[in-house]
Amino acid sequence: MTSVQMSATDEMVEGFLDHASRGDLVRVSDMICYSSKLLNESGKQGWTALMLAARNGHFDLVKALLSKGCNKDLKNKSGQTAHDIAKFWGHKHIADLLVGDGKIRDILPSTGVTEHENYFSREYLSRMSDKRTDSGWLSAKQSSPETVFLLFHNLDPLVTSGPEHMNNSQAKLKLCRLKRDSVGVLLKKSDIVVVFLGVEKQECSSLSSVSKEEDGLIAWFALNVEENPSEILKIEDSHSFFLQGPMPTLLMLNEDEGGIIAQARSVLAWHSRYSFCPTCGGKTKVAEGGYKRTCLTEGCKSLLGIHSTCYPRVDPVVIMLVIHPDGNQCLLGRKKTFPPGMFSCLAGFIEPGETIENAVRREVMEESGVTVGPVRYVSCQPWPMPSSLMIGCISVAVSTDIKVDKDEIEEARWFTRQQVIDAIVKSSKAVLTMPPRQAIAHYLVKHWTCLNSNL
Ligand SMILES: NC(=O)c1ccc[n+]([C@@H]2O[C@H](COP(=O)([O-])OP(=O)(O)OC[C@H]3O[C@@H](n4cnc5c(N)ncnc54)[C@H](O)[C@@H]3O)[C@@H](O)[C@H]2O)c1
Ligand SMILES: [Mg+2]
Ligand SMILES: [Mg+2]
Ligand SMILES: [Mg+2]
Ligand SMILES: [Zn+2]
Repeated sequence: MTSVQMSATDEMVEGFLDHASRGDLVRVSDMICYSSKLLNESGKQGWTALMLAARNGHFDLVKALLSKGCNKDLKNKSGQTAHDIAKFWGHKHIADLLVGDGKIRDILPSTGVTEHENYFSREYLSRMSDKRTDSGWLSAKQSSPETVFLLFHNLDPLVTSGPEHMNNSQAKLKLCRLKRDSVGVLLKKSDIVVVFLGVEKQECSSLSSVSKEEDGLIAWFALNVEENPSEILKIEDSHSFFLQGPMPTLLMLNEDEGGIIAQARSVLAWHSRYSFCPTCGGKTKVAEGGYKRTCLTEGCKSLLGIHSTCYPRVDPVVIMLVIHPDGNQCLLGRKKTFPPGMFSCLAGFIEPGETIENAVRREVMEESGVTVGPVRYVSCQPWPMPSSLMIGCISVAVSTDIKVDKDEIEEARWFTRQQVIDAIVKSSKAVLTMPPRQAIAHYLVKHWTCLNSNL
């Protein structure tokens, strides 16, 4: 490393530790997203971000650093851990957190990969799957004035751009949280599928609404209609409309709502595609809060034991960043449908009877002609178009000649680390564009640029 690069790294670490010392959760989280290595970096006297947050009583920051997988057992040059520091400075709640947390994590051997929250991944609601079979509870919740209903028209969610909804949010759009009065007409229709999404987690329920509910739980449901329902519904918000998409419009919501959409759209899409029993072609009825379709034909094989066609499907997809054997280039491709200049990671559906690693090797060979050796899991992302789980991997090529499958890929190329960094930071020197930050492809590339040049 040159002295110029060295001082740039030192400067980044120093800035990071300074934000941690001041308890700036937003800046610290942003920097970890860019480089997870910062988590365990130390500055003067061996103080890490966790130690500085513990010293200054920043409880939320300590919690966030632990959840990102930082090492709480590191010692500074005086031999103190973050726990010792919190205790010494009288931050008992932080000291307790540092003792209590980590026990489970410590059992797992470190893989060097920490859990990363991608767009569409956030669990804003608690799914409460045990309530799906409690029809009395579900119907009481559907009648409750506190319950939230999300409405979709042909899988496009009803959103609002009204200024009154935009407080404290950077997102330009927000899901319309309808109440029973607005959707009552639809709930009476026998052909409408209503999916129970879950209940608001206790910390996101406002206290005023908790007191109005007997069990304190605010339930959320989603429904999809094929005819445009605007005429028959009582929707007072003049800024509301069905967000046509799904891509790239679904990426315009905030992270909480991205997670809700991932669940709601996938289950509703399953209902709209599986109207009849896949086993015998017979009629089905919706059960378990929208999480099951039971065949109505007597003697159908799907009624014997547990039959996978009765439950919402998820398609696993591998998406991989392939690293050149020189460690300093990565392989990206473009489909014909991509905007001009955009390249992304290669991806493909896992086939029956295939491991994640073998699917990575097969798809890369099929699409680019490159042979892949070792494969490592990095992160995953629900992708509700209609219901995939993107399994993000990083892998190393053992051959470098490219021969693209012209049916799927228009072009595949090796790009240098500098070229992809220029693309990520949208530099004027960039020779390609990358998918937006909400796509796991973007995260995989960012993740690689923070790793050592040799995997
Ligand atoms: N989040 C991201 O960053 C990101 C990036 C790239 C791709 N994706 C998604 O990954 C998915 C798969 O990528 P791909 O299209 O390159 O896959 P792919 O390379 O396997 O090729 C797709 C083809 O595979 C066949 N196929 C096999 N199983 C299928 C299934 N279960 N559903 C649909 N088609 C199936 C179809 O013929 C289809 O045309 C796409 O849905 C795409 O939207 C997401
Ligand atoms: Mg593909
Ligand atoms: Mg393919
Ligand atoms: Mg394929
Ligand atoms: Zn059947």
